[in-house]
Amino acid sequence: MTQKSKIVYTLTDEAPLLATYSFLPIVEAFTATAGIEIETEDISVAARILANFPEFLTEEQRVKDSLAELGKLATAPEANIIKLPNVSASVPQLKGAIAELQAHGYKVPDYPEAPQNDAEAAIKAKYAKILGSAVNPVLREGNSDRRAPKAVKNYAKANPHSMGAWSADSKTAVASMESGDFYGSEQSLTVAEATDVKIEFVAQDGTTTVLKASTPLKAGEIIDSSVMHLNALKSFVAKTIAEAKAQGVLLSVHLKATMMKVSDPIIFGAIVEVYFAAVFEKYAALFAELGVNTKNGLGDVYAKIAGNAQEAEVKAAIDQAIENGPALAMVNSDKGITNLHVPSDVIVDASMPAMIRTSGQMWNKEGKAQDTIAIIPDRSYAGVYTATIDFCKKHGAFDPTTMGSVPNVGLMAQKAEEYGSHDKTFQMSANGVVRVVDVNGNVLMEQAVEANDIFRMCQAKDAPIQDWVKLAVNRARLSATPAVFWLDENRAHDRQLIEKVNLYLKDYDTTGLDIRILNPIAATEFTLERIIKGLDTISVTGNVLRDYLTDLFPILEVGTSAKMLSIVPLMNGGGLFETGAGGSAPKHVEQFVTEGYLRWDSLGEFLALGASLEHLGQTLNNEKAIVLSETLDQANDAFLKNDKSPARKVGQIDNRGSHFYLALYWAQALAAQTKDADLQAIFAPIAKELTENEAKIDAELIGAQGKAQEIGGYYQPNPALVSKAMRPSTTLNAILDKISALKTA
Ligand SMILES: NC(=O)C1=CN([C@@H]2O[C@H](COP(=O)(O)OP(=O)(O)OC[C@H]3O[C@@H](n4cnc5c(N)ncnc54)[C@H](OP(=O)(O)O)[C@@H]3O)[C@@H](O)[C@H]2O)C=CC1
Ligand SMILES: O=C(O)CCC(=O)C(=O)O
Ligand SMILES: [Mg+2]
Repeated sequence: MTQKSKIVYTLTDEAPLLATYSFLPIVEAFTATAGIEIETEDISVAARILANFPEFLTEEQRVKDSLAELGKLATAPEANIIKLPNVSASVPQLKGAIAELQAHGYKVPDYPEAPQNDAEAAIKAKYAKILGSAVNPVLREGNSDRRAPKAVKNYAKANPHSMGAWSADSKTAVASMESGDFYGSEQSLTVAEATDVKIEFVAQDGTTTVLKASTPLKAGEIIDSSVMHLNALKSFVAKTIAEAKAQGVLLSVHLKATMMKVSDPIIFGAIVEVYFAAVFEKYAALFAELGVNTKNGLGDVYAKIAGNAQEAEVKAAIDQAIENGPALAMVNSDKGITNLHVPSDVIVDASMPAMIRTSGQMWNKEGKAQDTIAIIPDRSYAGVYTATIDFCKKHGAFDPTTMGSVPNVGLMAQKAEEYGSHDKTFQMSANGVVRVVDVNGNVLMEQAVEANDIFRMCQAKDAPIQDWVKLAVNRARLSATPAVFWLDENRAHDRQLIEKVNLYLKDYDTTGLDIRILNPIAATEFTLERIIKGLDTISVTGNVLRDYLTDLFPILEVGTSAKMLSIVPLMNGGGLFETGAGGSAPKHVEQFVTEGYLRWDSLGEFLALGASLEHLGQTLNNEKAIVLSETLDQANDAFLKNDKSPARKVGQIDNRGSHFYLALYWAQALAAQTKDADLQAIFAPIAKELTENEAKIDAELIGAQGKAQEIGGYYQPNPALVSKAMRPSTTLNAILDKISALKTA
């Protein structure tokens, strides 16, 4: 071995971070036997805030910029990164993290919502880099390959999750705009030669303002522009509110305010303003004085009005508006938190599948399930959910014991498409046109806008597109499964992509492969017709559908996207191994803190570790790593067969118990294998001891449940306290310690 065997394991937030305190010591102990060093990098919201404001901190409080380091590493061939889900913070979450850090003695600046001077504007600009999906786009220097491994699929078939029945007369539907949205205004082109473009606004009086001075483009890059017209959005929302009320169903809103951190909070705010129009009209002056910002949701009204003389009156007016309107879908009916409280509470990729799994219903304020009109304003991808809902109305709910699977190959590298558009998204201050102009003064695109409209430009580079087509062909070949490119011939951007796909497919021998291009609605229908026959279909999609479909299908097929194998083959040869395809499960933390039970399912971490070890073994010729990966695979199988995933309630196995069983099965598999005698010798006594102590360890872990936990913080919990809470079995800890002793013996 010439190069050091190293895996970087990320420390993130919420449930996955808690789980890491229990799982990482197991990973470190096992992988050390193959000479692998595990390095941790903290990319939590809290750490990212600290890394960005060293000038506000004491020498000892300063931390390095782990995200920047990892972003660099992701472009290096030796990268081997295991990435857990992290919080993509909305403004209310960011403020929460800042307040907690300040309480912990870190003098980071307050978030200046309305900067009063240059210094505050600079602080706000730094915080803007931390907001929303600030991590994933930096690390994703490759396209994604997400699927449910066979063992996971078989487990779901044998142990199906609950699935709410669907009725043909369900009133649930998706509501989208008919015009005036991004879909309706999209323009797109491919630049033949490398160039640089600026985005400028020309007002009606001719004054020109540069919105973004430089966006370098590579040869063959696709760019597009589109506009969401706010007036059209608001009339659509008003119409939909009336429809929901007339039909007696709930109203819900599904956006991606994290990834689309500039556009979607504005859209969310516009919906809040229309739903609560009476309140916003009546208290316009007061809200202006208090600086209410609807981009942060209804929650911002409550936060800003707190303690004001008119607090009770405003709250009563809000209640009245809800009484008058269609009932709102609830995020938490016990606490009275509605769908319109916080933009990051209802995120379309997870919320729509959860609804489809629950008979197409969401929770009303009594905590009962009810049909809903789900607002997804833009038409670009909403049709996928309409088609799925229509399919369920016609065929009933999907059956996890028989349904097929839908792996995904997603275009994602180098901030592809909408998910890379933050820095090219602007809300307009006046009427006029926005132009995209190249260095030679050619106007490449021009969009007419009115005040308040949202203009957006996106990019998709050619090399990632080529890589994506290659991955799709490989996946289709490896799994002998039809592959469908979900591309819409009615969208300007997709027409550019279709041309490239057809061109690059010629680079491969596709004989015997079934590769098609269908628009998203036709692709959904094609895929669902197959799925109910038990047949698999690979979805090959752009960045947004990658995100949506890798929650939709896993949630329907295996109950959660936490069980996905999620690999990002980095374009420069490294590997990024994402754990599952879901998020950081804030609800789980609440349960852990109140009752000492963590129901986070770490299967995604187990699968990612297996893939990471395999990659390391192959690229560095580390035979022991290959053995660790093969035996971990066997352990995962045993883990699923014996049903050792966390349950949901105190007294049953939780996240910590599931880690113990993984360690037990992994050690047993290592003791049983004969490929590597050293590993066999190390793990034979360990497997024996873990096996003999199973009941004792189990009892220690279950005995630790059922009481409130003190972990010293939410965004920046105390490491010693979390470690103590997450590692309550002294017997297990002692056995793990012996592995390193045996290794060095
Ligand atoms: N890759 C990434 O970094 C991602 C990050 N996020 C971020 O996560 C946060 C929360 O997002 P949200 O949309 O609420 O989605 P989540 O996936 O965090 O939560 C939705 C629900 O999914 C279930 N779930 C998700 N993961 C697991 C798991 N490993 N084990 C068991 N159940 C799981 C839980 O349901 P239940 O408790 O009912 O079982 C959970 O409440 C946001 O900040 C978001 O930006 C979101 C997606 C990906
Ligand atoms: O980065 C984020 O905010 C979410 C990412 C996500 O949902 C996904 O990759 O599936
Ligand atoms: Mg997602």
